[in-house]
Amino acid sequence: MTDSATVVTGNGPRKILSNSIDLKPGDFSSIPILDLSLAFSSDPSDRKKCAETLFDACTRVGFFYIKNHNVPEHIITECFGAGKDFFELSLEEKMKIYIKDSENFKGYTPLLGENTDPAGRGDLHEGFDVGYDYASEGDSKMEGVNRWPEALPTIKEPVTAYFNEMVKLGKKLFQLFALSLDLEEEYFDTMVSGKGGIMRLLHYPPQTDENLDMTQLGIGAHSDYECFTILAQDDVSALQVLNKTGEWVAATPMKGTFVVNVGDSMARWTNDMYLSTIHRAINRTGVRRYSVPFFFGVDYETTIEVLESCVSEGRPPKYKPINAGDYIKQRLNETY
Ligand SMILES: N=C(N)NCCCC[C@H](N)C(=O)O
Ligand SMILES: O=C(O)CCC(=O)C(=O)O
Ligand SMILES: [Fe+2]
Repeated sequence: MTDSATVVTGNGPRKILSNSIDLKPGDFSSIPILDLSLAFSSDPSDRKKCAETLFDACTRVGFFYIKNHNVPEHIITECFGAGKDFFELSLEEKMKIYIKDSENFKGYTPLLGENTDPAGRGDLHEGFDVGYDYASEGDSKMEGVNRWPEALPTIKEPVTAYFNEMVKLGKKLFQLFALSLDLEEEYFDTMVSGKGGIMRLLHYPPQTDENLDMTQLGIGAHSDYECFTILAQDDVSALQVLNKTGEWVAATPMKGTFVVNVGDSMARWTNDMYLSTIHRAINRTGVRRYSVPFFFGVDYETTIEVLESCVSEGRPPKYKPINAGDYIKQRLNETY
């Protein structure tokens, strides 16, 4: 490997990040913690420092916790409350908004309704998918109205409040990602209105019933599709992350944090310098587990293309430019 070189662009000299000598993909046995108070600092050198920690986390692990994220606790609590209420509805009620009856992947996924299991058994979770609140059906991509359960109108408000908080936080994280990639902090701003976000309420029943196969997964090993995921989990442990030696490292719940992970769209932007790391969830605790991932990406009309700072002689571009909405939709079509 060579030392960091520079290339001159319209914005002045830039590092070619892909010549960095510090890349250690998959070399981790624990998940780092990022203190976001530095990212909210008015001092640019604090923000840069935070971005450097993010660079290490993204190139080595692909997963990190964030603390001091400024999301009010009651918004998180009320969203989990909405999830519990929703999953207590009868199957018949929930199936009225079956996700497969939606053009744009909004609504309810029953137990075993999603499939990442190579053996084809389906995943042992149920979910409820909500996106940006479009007023009407959009085009053939991911745009479309949300589908709320008629029998439980009370969940719309807390779920929407949570969605909006995630958009705020996600935009902040995008700025940190930009800084970490040696781009202007605002590089992604015009591409992230919040419309490219999907949140899911998830419920993993415990896998201790005697009629349940204990090798069954709550969610099979997979990588995420969007730019990054912000995950809120309750205090029940289930999430595991795969390192380069093939060990599953537990992402144990930690109070006051979210777990953030790089998704395949960000891997494409960064020419695989940022790792979209394989993960899975298994709930063998004996109690129900609830989690709320928020998949955040650029707006669906955006072209995702390899960033120039992530290309070098030793790392030619691995991906062709693609339309974000087409890409996400294609990946989701393969999942269901
Ligand atoms: N059933 C499984 N495991 N599906 C694959 C993971 C889901 C990825 C997620 N919906 C995303 O959009 O990234
Ligand atoms: O529930 C979790 O801990 C992880 C969920 C997840 O990986 C996903 O929905 O993509
Ligand atoms: Fe995931």
